[in-house]
Amino acid sequence: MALIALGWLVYPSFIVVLGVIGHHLRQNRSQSLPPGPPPKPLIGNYLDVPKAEPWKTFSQWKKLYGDLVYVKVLGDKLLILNDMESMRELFEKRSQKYSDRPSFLMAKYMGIENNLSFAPYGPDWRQGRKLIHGTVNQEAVQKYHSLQEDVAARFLRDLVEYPSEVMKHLHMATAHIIASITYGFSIDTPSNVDLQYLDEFAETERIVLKSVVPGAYLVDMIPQLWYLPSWVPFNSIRRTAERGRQRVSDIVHRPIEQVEQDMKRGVSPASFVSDHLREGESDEAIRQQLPWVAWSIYEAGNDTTSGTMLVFMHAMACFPEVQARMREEIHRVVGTDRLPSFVDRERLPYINAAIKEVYRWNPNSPLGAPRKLQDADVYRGYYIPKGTIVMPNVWLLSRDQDSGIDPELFSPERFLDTHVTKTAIDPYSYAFGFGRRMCPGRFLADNSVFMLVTSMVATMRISKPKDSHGVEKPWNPPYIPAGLVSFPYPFEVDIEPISDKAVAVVKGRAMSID
Ligand code: HEM
Repeated sequence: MALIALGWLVYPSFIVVLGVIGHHLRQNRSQSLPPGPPPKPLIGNYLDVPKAEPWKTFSQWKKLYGDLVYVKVLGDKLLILNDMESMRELFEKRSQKYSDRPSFLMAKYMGIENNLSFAPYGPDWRQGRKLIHGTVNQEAVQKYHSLQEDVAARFLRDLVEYPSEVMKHLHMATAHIIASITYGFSIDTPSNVDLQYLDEFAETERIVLKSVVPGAYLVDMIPQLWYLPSWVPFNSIRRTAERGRQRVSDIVHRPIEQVEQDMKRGVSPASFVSDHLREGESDEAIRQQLPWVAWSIYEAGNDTTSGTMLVFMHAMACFPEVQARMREEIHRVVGTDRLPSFVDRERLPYINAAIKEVYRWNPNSPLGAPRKLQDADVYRGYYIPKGTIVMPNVWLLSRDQDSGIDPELFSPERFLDTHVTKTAIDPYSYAFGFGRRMCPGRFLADNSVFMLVTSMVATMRISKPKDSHGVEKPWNPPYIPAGLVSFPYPFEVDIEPISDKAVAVVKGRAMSID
């Protein structure tokens, strides 16, 4: 079996190599490709790119090869961008060419390319972005302030009551914000149906994330496998694809049907979906796309927000002195008689710097989200072939040492010109991506993060877990090591209210919503 598998691996790669040689001969171009580690026959740089934390290796390559590094991994051509200038130039100034996404056969078959995050650059994507923009642009997100404040208050109450279930509470809090905005799912008393959707979304998310990782499915590297008859032993490609397709279609369409039913019964609150359905959207194309765009919002918005909060809690437990400074500022500005609210934000410079530091310390997408070059290009004298997958090494930007403060430390001071001569690169310029495909949900996300962070620091102490003798346990939460996103897996962490007064404030505020 191994030999057969190897044969399948070698044969198409051989064709790819011949094709690449022929293509190169035909191009007769004068510019060379950007530098990079020398490729090996057939497998190219496959062995040079580590499976875990490839962004760290790419960063070391900067010293060897410079800001643009070109590698070939089996059939794929990859360009890694190691400086902000190239990211701006290619993704922003040349966005016409650099706004497509790589395509994966399995993801395409499962319908995942209908999701805006993975959609090819074109009219459908443009229409979807327009729909999302109307709901989460900088102005529009203000109408979710009270929802976010209420969710934060309930989150704190749940923490007071069941602190050991912090991971579950966090997941519910971020899911509720996004599910409520998208589908109008109830925040006050989520029904079993709503909860079931949340579980199914999470399960589908795993299918999605696997399907857009190069090499996760062999058929993406060797498309010929798709045509293997299904009776061939161990060939489950089509079955896997069909199962995924049904699952995705189900979770995309069922919540919409639910909203339609609720609307008929007159019990559907305002939401992205119900607003569009209510408007009696006449454009058939938009009606068709609505379920997919709604799913895109949920899918792109939930784990990223909760993942950012996991990074925050990890940092708080490791750097209690920063946590104390944050709390001091909140108590000085807001007082201790109420929870923080959005109106306080502009008077909280240290908190705002700490939120930037959360985005920087361990960025959610260390390699951004990859783009596919639509037409061959020349940049800095180098030739970049059509179809090259271009990845911004955001992680490297996050390690900048301009402020003079060690990048491994969690130190909001690096963003405050009252503390350093030169401030660090602002993470809002890279953590949410670039150009036309920049995260449309960034204002909503940032508001959720602000509200959850500030409420937690104001009332809860976050610390490393302790054993029954009160001694800290060895603790180093592992992060998702590769793929589109990287944040900690759910971990154990100690959460306790800072005082009886904080408990009373939390309970009082939560009761006022119930
Ligand atoms: C802290 C939380 C979040 C982070 C760190 C984050 C980060 C990102 C990044 C890095 C990208 C790729 C941009 C690029 O290709 O240059 C992206 C895309 C996207 N994000 Fe977010 N995001 C967050 C929250 C949200 C939320 C709450 C929403 C909901 C509206 C959302 C919706 C999207 C969508 C739909 C895309 C795909 C855009 C496209 O391909 O055109 N994100 N996000």
